[in-house]
Amino acid sequence: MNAIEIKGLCKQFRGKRMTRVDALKNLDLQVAAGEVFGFLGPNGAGKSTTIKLVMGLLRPSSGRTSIYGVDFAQAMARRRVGYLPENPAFYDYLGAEEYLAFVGSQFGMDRSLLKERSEEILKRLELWDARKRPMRGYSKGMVQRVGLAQTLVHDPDVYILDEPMSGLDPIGRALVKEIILELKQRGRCVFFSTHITDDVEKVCDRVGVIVKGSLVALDSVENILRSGVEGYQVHLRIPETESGVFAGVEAVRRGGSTAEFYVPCDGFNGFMGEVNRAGREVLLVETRRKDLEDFFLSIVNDSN
Ligand SMILES: Nc1ncnc2c1ncn2[C@@H]1O[C@H](COP(=O)(O)OP(=O)(O)OP(=O)(O)O)[C@@H](O)[C@H]1O
Repeated sequence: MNAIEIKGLCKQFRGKRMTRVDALKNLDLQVAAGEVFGFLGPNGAGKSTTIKLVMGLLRPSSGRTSIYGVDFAQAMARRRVGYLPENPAFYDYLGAEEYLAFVGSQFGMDRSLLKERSEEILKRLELWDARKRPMRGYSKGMVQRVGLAQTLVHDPDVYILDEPMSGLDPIGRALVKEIILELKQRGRCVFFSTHITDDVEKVCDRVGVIVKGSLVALDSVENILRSGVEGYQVHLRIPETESGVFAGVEAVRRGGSTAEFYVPCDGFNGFMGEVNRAGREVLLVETRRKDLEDFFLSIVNDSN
């Protein structure tokens, strides 16, 4: 059974002078348990609208969402979800510890378990020393980390995170990615939005690209990276006296007895065959590929 199932989700807003804004057009999406799904899109693509619709914070024009087969409108489904909004804002006169106690009590957690989980999470997110200080004195990154902490406290099965790395420094970003991967290992489902491809490449199993309210690409990160292979950088040891041309490919760089070749995909087998026949030593073969950023940019450009 899918952890998240979105069917035919649409949202229209009324814009200026009663114009219609199609913020989300007929989204169908399934995310499995143990899967990390990256929802990638440029500014204004419809990521936050989707997440707010899924969370029931906006009423869809049509369509529905279920969590482990239970319609999201039912409290039982919502209890299984941890949600991080795009710009989290809390009761800022509370400290992080008190706030987690409040969140845990809303989920009916046992007090001793809540205390234990809260300590573990605050330490993990490096908020322990600040736990009793009012959050109004927290930095942007600290508030973001409290946002993540409050999704973790009741140990839900599904995490819906709107730009979880936003406002964090590189250490904070790395920590969030580590936590997401741990959740995956524990069989949890994580759905998060971002416009930063690097975040997706490092942690996601699958990625969906949304542009102008439509899902325009959906694939595994592995497939995207594999399909982006453009050629190979081959390093060979060859005598300095040898011209070093194999299958018509000339060295792009030479230094002493080593030479580097750029070999396009379709010429690779022929090139390696000649290298082999000439008895030259292969020092290194590196794959040259488009990265996720190139993939994302080309999709967004095509969709525009
Ligand atoms: N309450 C609203 N009323 C009218 N239009 C809205 C409303 N909320 C969002 N929109 C429009 O819906 C579209 C999608 O917005 P959304 O906030 O979902 O984008 P996003 O992908 O989350 O962008 P960002 O990365 O900038 O946060 C935009 O054109 C936006 O202007």
